[in-house]
Amino acid sequence: MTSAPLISVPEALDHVFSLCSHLESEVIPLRAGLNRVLAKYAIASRNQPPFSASIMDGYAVKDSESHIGATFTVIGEAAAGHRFDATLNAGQAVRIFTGAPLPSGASRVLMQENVTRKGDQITQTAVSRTTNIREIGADFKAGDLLKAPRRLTPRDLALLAAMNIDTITVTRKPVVALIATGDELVMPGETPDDAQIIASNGFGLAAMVEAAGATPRMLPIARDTESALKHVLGLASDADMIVTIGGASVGDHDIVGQVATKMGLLRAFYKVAMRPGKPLMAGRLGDAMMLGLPGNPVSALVTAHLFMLPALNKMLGLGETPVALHPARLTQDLPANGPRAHYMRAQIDMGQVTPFDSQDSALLRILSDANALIVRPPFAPASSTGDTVDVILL
Ligand SMILES: Nc1nc2c(c(=O)[nH]1)N[C@H]1C(S)=C(S)[C@@H](COP(=O)(O)OP(=O)(O)OC[C@H]3O[C@@H](n4cnc5c(N)ncnc54)[C@H](O)[C@@H]3O)O[C@H]1N2
Ligand code: MOO
Repeated sequence: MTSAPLISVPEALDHVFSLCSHLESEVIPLRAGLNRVLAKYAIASRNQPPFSASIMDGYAVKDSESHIGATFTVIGEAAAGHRFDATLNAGQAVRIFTGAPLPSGASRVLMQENVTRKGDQITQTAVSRTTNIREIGADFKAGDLLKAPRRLTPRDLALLAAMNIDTITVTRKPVVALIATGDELVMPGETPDDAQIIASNGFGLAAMVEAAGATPRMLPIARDTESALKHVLGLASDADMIVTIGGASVGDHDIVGQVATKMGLLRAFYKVAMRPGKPLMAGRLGDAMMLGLPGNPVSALVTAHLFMLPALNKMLGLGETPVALHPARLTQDLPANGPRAHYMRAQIDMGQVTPFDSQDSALLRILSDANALIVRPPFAPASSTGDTVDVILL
C-alpha cells in the first residue's frame, strides 16, 4: 500500500488559511462584546475626563498662593456630579472631592491631610509635588479611536463605555459544526456497552470554539456507515467550518475522507508531518471549510489548537497568524526528534518546562494536567537540561 506524502505543519497551515476568509460584520450591543472581534474602529465622541477634575479630597486653591502656612477662606463646595459655579478669587478655597470639576480660577488641590481647618478658615501644613488635578482629556479626547481588528477584553469594554459607545461593529461569529464519528461512541451520561467509550473530544472542541469567539454546533454522532455520515454532514450545511473527529486514518472503518469526497470535498491536504495528529485532513465542502481531525483525543485537541483556532481567527478578521511560540528552559534532556514535528505535552512553571513521561496521544488526563506543548521541529537534535526550547501555552 502506498502512503501519501506528509506535508509540513507550516505548509498545512498555509493551506488552512487559503481555505477560509474574513466573515461579514454585525452591530451588537456593547454589553455583548466580550471576546468579540471589533471589525470597525470605535470613535470617542467626548473627552475623558470632560473637565479638569480633582484627583483628591481636599481644597481647591490658586497654585500661586500655595505654601506652608498659607491661609484660605472656604467659600463653597464641589463634589463629583456637582460643579461649584462661581469663580475662585485670591485667598479663597473651595471644599472639593475626588472626581469633582475644578472650579474656575483654581489651579491646585490641597489634600485635606495637608491643611488644618477652623470654621471656614484653612491653613496649609504641607506642599505636595503635584497639583492633584487631572486635565480635561487626560484619558482620551473626542475623536480618539479604538482600532480594529481587536479581540475585546473586559478592559476594552470599560473604555468603550467611557467613550459613550453603546453599540459596536464586530465580525459575526463563525458557526462550527462538530461531528464525532464512530460506532464505539456514546454521549456522556449514556450507558456504553462493553465495546464502547464516551465521545469526549467534541466537548473539548466545543469549548475551544466558544472561547475563540465562535459558535459550536455539536451534531449527532455519525456511525461508521456511508449513509449515517452523509446524513450528519448534510446537517452541517449552514456551517462556516465543519470539523469531523475520527475516522481519518487508514482502517476499513475510516470513511470520513471517502464519504466527504463523494459529497464534493475539495481536499487541500491529507496527512501532516506532526505528532500527534498525522492523519489530519483539510479542504472545502460546499460553502464551508472542512477539517478532518484524528480521533485520538490528544491528536484532536492539539491539531484543533494548531489549525482550527488560527482559521477561526482569520475568519474573525485577525489575519493569518500561527499559534504563538514562547521560549522556555528544559528541566531535563530530550532525545533527537524524528521526521515529524513533535508537540510534547508538558508543564511550564516560571519559564521552566518539563515534558510528561508518556506522550501517548490517547491520554486525556495528561493533556488536562499539561499547560504547555514543547515544540520539537522535525529532525531537531538532542537537547540538554537548561536549553531553551519553543513552547505553546495551552
Ligand atoms: N495502520 C495505521 N493505523 C493508524 C495510523 C496509521 O498511520 N496507520 N495512524 C494512527 C494515528 S497517528 C492516529 S491519530 C489514529 C487516528 O485515527 P482516526 O482519525 O481514524 O480515529 P479513529 O480510529 O476513529 O479513533 C482513534 C481513537 O480515538 C477514539 N475516538 C474517536 N473519536 C472520539 C471522540 N469523539 N471522543 C473520544 N475518543 C474518540 C477512538 O475510539 C479510537 O480509540 O489512527 C492510528 N492508526
Ligand atoms: O498522529 Mo496520532 O495523532 O499520533 O495519535
